[in-house]
Amino acid sequence: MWWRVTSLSPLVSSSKPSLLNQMRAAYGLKIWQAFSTEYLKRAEGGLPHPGRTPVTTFVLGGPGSGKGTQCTKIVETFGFTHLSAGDLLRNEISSNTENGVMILNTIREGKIVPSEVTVKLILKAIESSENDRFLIDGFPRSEENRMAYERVVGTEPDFVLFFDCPEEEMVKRVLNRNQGRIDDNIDTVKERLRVFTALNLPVIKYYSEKGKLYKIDATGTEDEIFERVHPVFAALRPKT
Ligand SMILES: Nc1ncnc2c1ncn2[C@@H]1O[C@H](COP(=O)(O)OP(=O)(O)O)[C@@H](O)[C@H]1O
Ligand SMILES: O=c1ccn([C@@H]2O[C@H](COP(=O)(O)OP(=O)(O)O)[C@@H](O)[C@H]2O)c(=O)[nH]1
Ligand SMILES: [Mg+2]
Repeated sequence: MWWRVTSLSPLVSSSKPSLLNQMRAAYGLKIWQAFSTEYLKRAEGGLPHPGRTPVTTFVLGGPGSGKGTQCTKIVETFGFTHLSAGDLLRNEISSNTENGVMILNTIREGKIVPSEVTVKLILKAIESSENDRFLIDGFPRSEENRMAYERVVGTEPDFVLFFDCPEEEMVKRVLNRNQGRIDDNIDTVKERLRVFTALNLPVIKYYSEKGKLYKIDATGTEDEIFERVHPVFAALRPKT
């Protein structure tokens, strides 16, 4: 298998430059306001100025693999802030923002919203938080998403969780989710699984090859899965 469970040691150190402090210094206080395609280009190559680094974790896995459920548990135990890319996008729909209709149609079809829109929402959420530990749930969903984020932020996530779940189980969970989501129907789920395999697995492979991936067996009860997740976060430096 090209993915593997990495050792815990890479998690302990953290004296890299702060991505947000770098961005504030270079572009002003509200990064997300200045965000545009032009901004994406300008930021390429990373930004100067040292500072304190937030811990960022990408939480990946197919639809219904249990990303959101496990993020809630990580938040309770380890004090992270949970940023669900899907929730941020759904908030845009319910707030009737200029991109709301486009986002609704994209989610309904099981496709991926343009990177610029999603990265902007994630950065805005990071900016408005006092926390320095973030779980970015359900993003990046494609190599294009990943590169857009890394171009803007100038650094990679500290590590990446991948909830590995059989398709049959994911379909069952999604169809039982019962949250009134427009994309929790069999046709959209099939497309989301196709998109996951075609576009998200390459991202998972990328981080695996970088030694940043923690592959978690996402079968069993929620508590059993959390027992597998726990040691990854327990190895982090204490929260400041
Ligand atoms: N280990 C589990 N066993 C059975 N159902 C689960 C488990 N973990 C989560 N679920 C349920 O499956 C559905 C999808 O979980 P969720 O956390 O929303 O997944 P994701 O964010 O990856 O789509 C939810 O209804 C959730 O309550
Ligand atoms: O970075 C993201 C995250 C989500 N989505 C869209 O939002 C939907 C729901 O995402 P979410 O992460 O909420 O679904 P989950 O995997 O948790 O079921 C996806 O199918 C995509 O259409 C997207 O385009 N980009
Ligand atoms: Mg989710």
